[in-house]
Order: sequence, then structure tokens, then C-alpha cells
Amino acid sequence: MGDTRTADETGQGPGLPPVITFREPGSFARSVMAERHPALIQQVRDAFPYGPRQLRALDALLHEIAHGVVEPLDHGSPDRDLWLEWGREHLGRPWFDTPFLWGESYFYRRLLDAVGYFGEGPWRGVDPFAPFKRAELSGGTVEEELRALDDLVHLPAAERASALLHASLWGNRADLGFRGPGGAPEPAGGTPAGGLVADDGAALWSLLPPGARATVAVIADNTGRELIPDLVLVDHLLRHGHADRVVLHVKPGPYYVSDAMTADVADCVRRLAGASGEAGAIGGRIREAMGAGRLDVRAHAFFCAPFPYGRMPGDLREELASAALTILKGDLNYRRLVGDRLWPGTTSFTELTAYFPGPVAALRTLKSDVVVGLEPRALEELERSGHAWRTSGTHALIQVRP
Ligand SMILES: O=P(O)(O)OC[C@H]1O[C@](O)(CO)[C@@H](O)[C@@H]1O
Repeated sequence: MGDTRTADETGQGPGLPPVITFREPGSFARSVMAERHPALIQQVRDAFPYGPRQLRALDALLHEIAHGVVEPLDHGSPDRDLWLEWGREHLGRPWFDTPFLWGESYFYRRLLDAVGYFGEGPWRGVDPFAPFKRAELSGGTVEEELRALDDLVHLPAAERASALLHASLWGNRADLGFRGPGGAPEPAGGTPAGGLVADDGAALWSLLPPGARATVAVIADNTGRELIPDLVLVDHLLRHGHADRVVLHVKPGPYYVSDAMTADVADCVRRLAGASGEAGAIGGRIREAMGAGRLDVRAHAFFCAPFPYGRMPGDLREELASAALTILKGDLNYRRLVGDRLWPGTTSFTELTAYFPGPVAALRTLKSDVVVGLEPRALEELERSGHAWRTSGTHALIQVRP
């Protein structure tokens, strides 16, 4: 069957670089659908004593991805109609023909259907990724990272601020989906293996002068080893007057394995508050800030939608417009911010994000092909390195559009 979709529907409009799909043999996106997703289904299958219904549904999803076409959500799924609309151009076609952003997002939604997350039965509301999140939170690495906070207490404020910003940035490398079977190994030792390919850190701090009574929005990404340093940074912003109020945006449901939901925020705050030393003090202050409404948690449905932020609904746009700065964490949020396309690496970050309702800062380790805003010389050097710098999580960036 020929492709009868219009340029708009495929996202391959004139003048724009191609939208990334799973089609390209050897591409990173293809490996996500062909290797990572099947491995993840197996991990979830192993982690729970599911009944025959869930096991059959997981097997069917696995088979559908490899051999079938994209099927709609189950009858009775609360958002079936929404996804019928969102998937109008993709349902009924092979999974590998769908855009990377849409297909990956829909995969996670289908996984929730398979395990009965939205169903009427006993598995309703059981986060299929909870065991992985729990193991990370109670593990030795988090323990060490919490203890390391004691070393920062006596640093001058500016140095501490920079250290906390970098901890939040590199926390994005600790991504459970990324580390799973089929994923690249995590660089050892918790220290950054590459460097920053762009560093607008100074511009970020200049947008948050102490005493400005600003609201800062943080669009969170992963829980655990990423959300903990995010919360530590939030505490610093509130405590040192860089922000008067912080709104932390999380996902309304399980997504991309380790993405933070409200329940995960609660677990991370509990983990902090239960620790000794500076970590415990920070946990106590975060609880207080939440109780006083200085730290608000929101879970807008759009954060699990398969679209770039250019399509954000009016209420979210209005909310972000009122922030002095939106800090946007992680790789997926970056793809949604600039558009999941094969942009030339020197494309202007400022121009691509001009539509965003207010000043925005992206904090991201590189875990997919999309990257913009690089200096031509830096890009050349990276390309010459022969290293998988775009996808291996060894490099990171801080990019700001004031
Ligand atoms: O948690 P992050 O930083 O958004 O990373 C998620 C990234 O991992 C992947 O899901 C691949 O496993 C990418 O497609 C995605 O951009």
C-alpha cells in the first residue's frame, strides 16, 4: 500500500528536516523499538506475578510490534477516543512507520493497558515500573549521593549553586529506561564521562537574581537519582531567594519507565527527609515548602501526550507564561521542546524555542539524535570523535532562551 498521508500528517513538510521515525535501519530510534521495548516488556513480566490476562496482553503487544500493525486502545480505556484521534494517521500501520515520539509514547500507553493499569481489576493503578524505581531509591548509589550533600554545605553560595545545577543536570543520566537491557551501559563512577556541549549556566542564573520574588516552573523527568537532585536544587532556589515559589510538573501516570509521578515525588521527599545530615535537612524544608504552597506539584495530562510542546494546550501555556523561568529536564522533554527532527546541530536554539510561553532552560544529557544550538567548531569536533556522543549519555547541555 502506498503512503497516502499528507505532508502535514507525516510531519515531513517542506522546509523542515525529517521527523525521526523507527524506519531507518541501524538508527538509534529503531533500536529503541526493536530491542529496548521488547526487553522492557520482559522486565515488567518478570517483576510481577501477573495473571493469564496480563501475560497474554503483554505477549500480544510484543507480537504486534514485530509483526502486526498499530492497534487502538482497549474498549473501555478512558482515553480511547483521545488516542483514536491522536493516532488517526498511525493506527493500522506498522509500528516502525510511526514517528519516534508518537510511537514511543503510545508504546508506554499500550503497556499500561496490557497490565490493567486503567482497568477495573486488581491491577488498577499498580505502576508497572514501581519495583525498578523502589530498588533505585533504596540502593547504595542514592545513599552515597545523599551523603555527598554534606560536602557542599560550606561552599560559597555561587559555587554551591553551580554544583547543585550540575548535579540536577547529570542526574538525568541516571535513567532506568536508558540503562535497561538493550541500552548503553551507564558510565562508571557517577562522574561525567564527556562534557557539556553547550553551557548557558550563567544565563540561567542571571534570570533568577536573588530577591526577585519569581515563580519558577520545573518540568521534571525521571524520579529517584534525577528527581532527588532536582528537589535539592529547588530547595536551593527557594532558600536563597532565586524563587519565591516553584511549580514542579510531573507525569499523571507511569511513563518512559522512570518518569516521576506525584507518588514518586512523595517517595523521594520521604527518602530525603529520612536521611541524616544535610539531605535530611533539605527533605524537611521541602516538606515545609510543599505544606506552605511554596512548592506546588502539578500533573497535567499533556505531559504524557505524544506531541511537541508547540501543541501545548492554553491552560498549560498560560501557567508557564507566568513563570520567570521554566527549567525543562531530560532528553524527551528536549525532543518535545525543539521538535523530534533531524535538525542540523547548528540550528538556532533561540529561534526554535521562540514559541515557548516564557524564558526556558533545557538541562539534558544527550540520549537521542536530536541536538541544536551547537557552535560549528564544537559540532565538527564531536562528529570527528567517532564516539556515539548524541545517544550514549556521556555528554550534556544547558541551553537557555531568555
Ligand atoms: O529520561 P529522558 O532523559 O527523557 O530520556 C528518555 C530517552 O530515552 C529513550 O526513551 C530511549 O530509551 C529516548 O527515546 C528518550 O529520549
